[in-house]
Amino acid sequence: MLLNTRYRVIQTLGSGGFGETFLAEDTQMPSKRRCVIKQLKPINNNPEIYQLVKERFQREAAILEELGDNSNQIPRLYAYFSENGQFYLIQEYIEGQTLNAKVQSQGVMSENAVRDILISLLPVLDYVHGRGIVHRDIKPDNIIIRHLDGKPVLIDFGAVKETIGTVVTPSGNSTRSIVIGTPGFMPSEQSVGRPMFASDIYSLGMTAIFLLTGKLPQEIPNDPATGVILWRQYASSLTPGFAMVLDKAIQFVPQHRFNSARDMLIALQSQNSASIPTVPYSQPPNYNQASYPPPQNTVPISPANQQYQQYQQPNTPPINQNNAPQIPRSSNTKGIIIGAVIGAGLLSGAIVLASMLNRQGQQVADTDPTPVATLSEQTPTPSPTLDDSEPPVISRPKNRITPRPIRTREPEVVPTPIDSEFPTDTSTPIETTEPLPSLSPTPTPEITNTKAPDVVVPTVIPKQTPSNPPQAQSSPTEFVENYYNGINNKNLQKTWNQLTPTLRSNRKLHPRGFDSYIGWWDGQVQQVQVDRINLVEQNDSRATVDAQLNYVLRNGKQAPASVRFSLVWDAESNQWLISDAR
Ligand SMILES: Nc1ncnc2c1ncn2[C@@H]1O[C@H](COP(=O)(O)OP(=O)(O)OP(=O)(O)O)[C@@H](O)[C@H]1O
Repeated sequence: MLLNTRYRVIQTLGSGGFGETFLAEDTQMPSKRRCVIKQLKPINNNPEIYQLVKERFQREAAILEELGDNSNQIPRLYAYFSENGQFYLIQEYIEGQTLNAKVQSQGVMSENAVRDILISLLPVLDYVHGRGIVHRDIKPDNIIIRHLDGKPVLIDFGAVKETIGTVVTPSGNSTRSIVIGTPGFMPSEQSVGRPMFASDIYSLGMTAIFLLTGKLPQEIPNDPATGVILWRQYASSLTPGFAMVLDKAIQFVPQHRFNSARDMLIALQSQNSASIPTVPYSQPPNYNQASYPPPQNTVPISPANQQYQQYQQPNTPPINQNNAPQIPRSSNTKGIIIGAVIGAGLLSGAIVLASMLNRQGQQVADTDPTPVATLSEQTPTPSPTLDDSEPPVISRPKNRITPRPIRTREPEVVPTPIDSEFPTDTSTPIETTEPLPSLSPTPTPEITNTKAPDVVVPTVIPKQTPSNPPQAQSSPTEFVENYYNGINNKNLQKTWNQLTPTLRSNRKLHPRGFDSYIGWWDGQVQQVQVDRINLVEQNDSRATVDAQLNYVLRNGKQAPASVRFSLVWDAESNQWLISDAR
């Protein structure tokens, strides 16, 4: 069979909930090089959303292409297309053995071997996160040790599958009906639809534990009192420092894990070499270092280059040359224009944040009150979308670990992950203001900010409203204020819809669309204080508003920012929409 009149299927590699994976040869290449065909079937056959899925598929493919081009530990994307209602990715074939297959055939691995794998993979993960992308399905089946050079290669990024799982809610909104990830390897915040960078750290930690112990997560007991995963009993001869690194990676509360893949790498190397100074886990951020972009902002630099430079920063323990981070395949993309681009993404609050986030992008101050709970039984934020009856994955792996995604009971009616009914992150209580009446031209009275240290109290605002606002239109300043009320209330579907369609589909700002948006506003930002709003100009169709903001990040940092909003009046919905913010 020739697919796309070009790819000849040699054999089936696997088949799962999303379709099948084939080994194939490219008949149009002189070498007839081998490749992998990933065939993905939309889980919903609704023709109305086919086009939508197709567009998202294209966006995801573009990201995969970029990732594969910039790291040689991620398969290259050779092509993508859709045919007969199905979607195809043609990827580089990585000749090698998955970590799961390796453990099955050779038994558990030594500490040194596992450490080497982690040290080789963490820069890749750091790079991926630096692009604002969460892998979502790190596990022994999705890491191939390449025969060619013995390096671990990360396969099977989850976002494409999630895209394929797009469905439409009764209200007509598109949403995702599935949680991507593998039970046991996936932390609880991800299983309730909130994957974050730290979720990948957890999955990598559980993967390492599997390699050391041969135990699947479901086979490892938890301490009923503390929820701590009692894995050490199965790997008793480990170096204490190494075990501590893994313990930190698999903390129940995401903010208690490493702040970044890079921090985990540093910790590993620190305990690995006496010549490298120990780096405390809660290392204060160095704002001069380049940082992860907020998840919704794709920074169009060669991130691997950037990453490489980050590792060369002073104040950072040197990286063992043998374990130097992955140098990108294409080293010709240099332009590091973080300020400009992230500035353009300010709508998502990114400006100052690029420097503020640093590597602590996901850390909340260690005052997190969430009790540690067992992974599988005491998840404090039960998901309305999860199928409780889904059996826990597997007892013991045979050839591979079952990677089935969790499906919802009713794919057509699941809420979007940001619906108010969705559980709020209990670790980061957010106080909110009452939304102001959106059509009132009356200036909002000033309210004293009673902010105490470390306590977020939303500030309410001395505002300047226009002296003669058009009667038919709401006040642009109130619109902006309400926009941030929506953000603070985590009413993110609503605020997302307050962006113009053009802005929403701006890939530089929101590489993964709404996902990127909530990744930032929910994943990174705890609260936005609006200190001042000024109307710069206004006519019937457009308005310009300046806002002085203060971002309170989940990592405990604060970042002031001045943002200029361009608004356009949308007569159809009778409201302002944000067309730009910088
Ligand atoms: N780029 C690749 N190079 C070599 N082998 C690959 C590559 N991608 C996937 N495989 C292998 O193909 C098999 C099927 O993997 P894959 O994860 O793509 O699909 P699956 O697990 O069957 O389904 P699902 O996508 O639902 O998880 C696995 O053994 C995997 O290691």
